Amino acid sequence: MSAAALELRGLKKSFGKAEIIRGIDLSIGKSERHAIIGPNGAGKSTLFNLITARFMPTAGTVKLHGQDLRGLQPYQINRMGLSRSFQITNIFPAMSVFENVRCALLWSQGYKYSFWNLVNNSRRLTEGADAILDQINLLERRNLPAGTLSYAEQRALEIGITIAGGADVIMLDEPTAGMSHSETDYITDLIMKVTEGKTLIMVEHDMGVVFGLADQISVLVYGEIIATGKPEDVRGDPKVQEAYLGAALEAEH
Ligand SMILES: Nc1ncnc2c1ncn2[C@@H]1O[C@H](COP(=O)(O)OP(=O)(O)OP(=O)(O)O)[C@@H](O)[C@H]1O
Repeated sequence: MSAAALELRGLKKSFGKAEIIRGIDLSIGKSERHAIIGPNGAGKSTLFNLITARFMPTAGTVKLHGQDLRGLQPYQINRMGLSRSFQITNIFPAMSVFENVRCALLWSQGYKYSFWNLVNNSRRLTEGADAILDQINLLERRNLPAGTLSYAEQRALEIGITIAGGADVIMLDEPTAGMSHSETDYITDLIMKVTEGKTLIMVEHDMGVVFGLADQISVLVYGEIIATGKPEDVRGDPKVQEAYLGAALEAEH
């Protein structure tokens, strides 16, 4: 049997005396779209930071394609095929849209920013960046400073930056936060398109997005996963209704 894309075993994280992640076991299959939902402060971002080695676990293991990530740096994990976005828009606003993506491509290949001039004319990089811009519907905006894009377009660019290195495990932290309904629909379609055939792990508060995109959902409450399963099973789970979903679905109306 082939290894899961991502496997967490006995994962814990404490800050001082506060135990924030309290023993998580989770397998995420290849090409699965997996949403992590739960109330504010449940530990979702902390879990993302543990998976990507921004935080050291207090206990437990994280495996990517069967390989233990212990002791690796975030950039090493990135080059093993895991790429994440952040809650806050994370682009270079003064650089052009195209340069933002090209920069991400360069970085993923291990070049330093100061080497730009050497590879300035690289057709391969230009074509690669344009192919990503095409995927995220920003080809027509390629020469504009990224900071002049609309908020939704900036988040789309950020998704482009996240996928630029060709990672097969994509982690998105609240990709539709702060968006209108139409922007949310736009970004949801985009995520669906760019994660085709890849593993997606997403933290998201918008239940429309979660139920529209996810093959599997895990519900995190006070640092523990209280349910994992198909959307219809999670939706009907009384434990989940009580701890989170009842309130979250009500908030949408
Ligand atoms: N570096 C840190 N040091 C101390 N406590 C932290 C740190 N990072 C997070 N916490 C605490 O861990 C808890 C979980 O925070 P986290 O941001 O992971 O929750 P979340 O589920 O992502 O919340 P939200 O949905 O609001 O983004 C919070 O009580 C937070 O204060």
